[in-house]
Amino acid sequence: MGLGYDQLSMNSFSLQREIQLRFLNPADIPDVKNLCSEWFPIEYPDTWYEDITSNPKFYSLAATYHNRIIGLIVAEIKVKLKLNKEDADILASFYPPNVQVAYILSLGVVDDFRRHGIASLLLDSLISYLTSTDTFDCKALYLHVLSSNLIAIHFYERRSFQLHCFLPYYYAIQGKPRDGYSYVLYINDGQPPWSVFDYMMYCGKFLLHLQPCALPKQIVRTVRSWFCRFLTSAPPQTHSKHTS
Ligand SMILES: CC(=O)SCCNC(=O)CCNC(=O)[C@H](O)C(C)(C)COP(=O)(O)OP(=O)(O)OC[C@H]1O[C@@H](n2cnc3c(N)ncnc32)[C@H](O)[C@@H]1OP(=O)(O)O
Repeated sequence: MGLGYDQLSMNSFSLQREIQLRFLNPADIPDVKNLCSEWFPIEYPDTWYEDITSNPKFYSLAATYHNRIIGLIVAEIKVKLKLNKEDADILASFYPPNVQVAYILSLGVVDDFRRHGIASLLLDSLISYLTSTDTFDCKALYLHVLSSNLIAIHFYERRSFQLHCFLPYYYAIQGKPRDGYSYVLYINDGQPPWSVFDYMMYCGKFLLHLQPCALPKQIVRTVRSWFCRFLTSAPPQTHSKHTS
């Protein structure tokens, strides 16, 4: 990009103080196109660029340095009902179909600016937005990544995302099938699908709550209290005295 950043020899802290965050707008399309073709092996149609820079359903945030875009994150919030088949089991099955999830479509930082916390800054802004009171109904943040993109995988794992599933032949890169992974971060008390272990734990807690050992004692106590109540509420009996 020829930003001359390498000559500035700033540390990450000083650099981050010069970074500004702002939302993308349609005037950014040419820059965003260039950056995406630099970062990703996938070609996006023009409508995609128009959508992410103008449709309010996307959270499209840019990090700028001296007014040039040096990083961006694009995410979309959707309802569980609209999840693709391969992502449908991201949340526990007890969530209703209208519960929300967020999907990271892309995250990238210009080469010279990498490893200075710029992607973390962008991701933190997205997470702060998703955990604000307005979006408390959003229970998970997920993404797809090429299985060969070890740097991105390391980045997300370091930020507590967990592997959700392996996606064989998920991408077609220059006509060749390539594997992917999906990763997820549960937010706002979101829960993954329950495992057998979770169900066992739940049953255990339920039984503990019932206190089965105390059951016979409880039954005796209840019967005794009913019996006492019955005796005290019974009408007084009239006794006739017989004198001989
Ligand atoms: C859903 C998707 O968008 S998946 C695609 C992700 N994007 C891309 O692959 C585009 C090309 N790559 C990039 O733009 C960047 O390398 C990103 C977005 C993955 C990371 O951006 P950066 O600004 O460098 O990240 P940031 O500085 O916040 O965090 C650095 C972390 O990334 C990881 N990382 C960055 N570079 C490397 C590297 N060379 N080797 C290993 N880990 C690395 C580490 O976890 C590192 O954390 P650490 O320094 O504490 O060990």
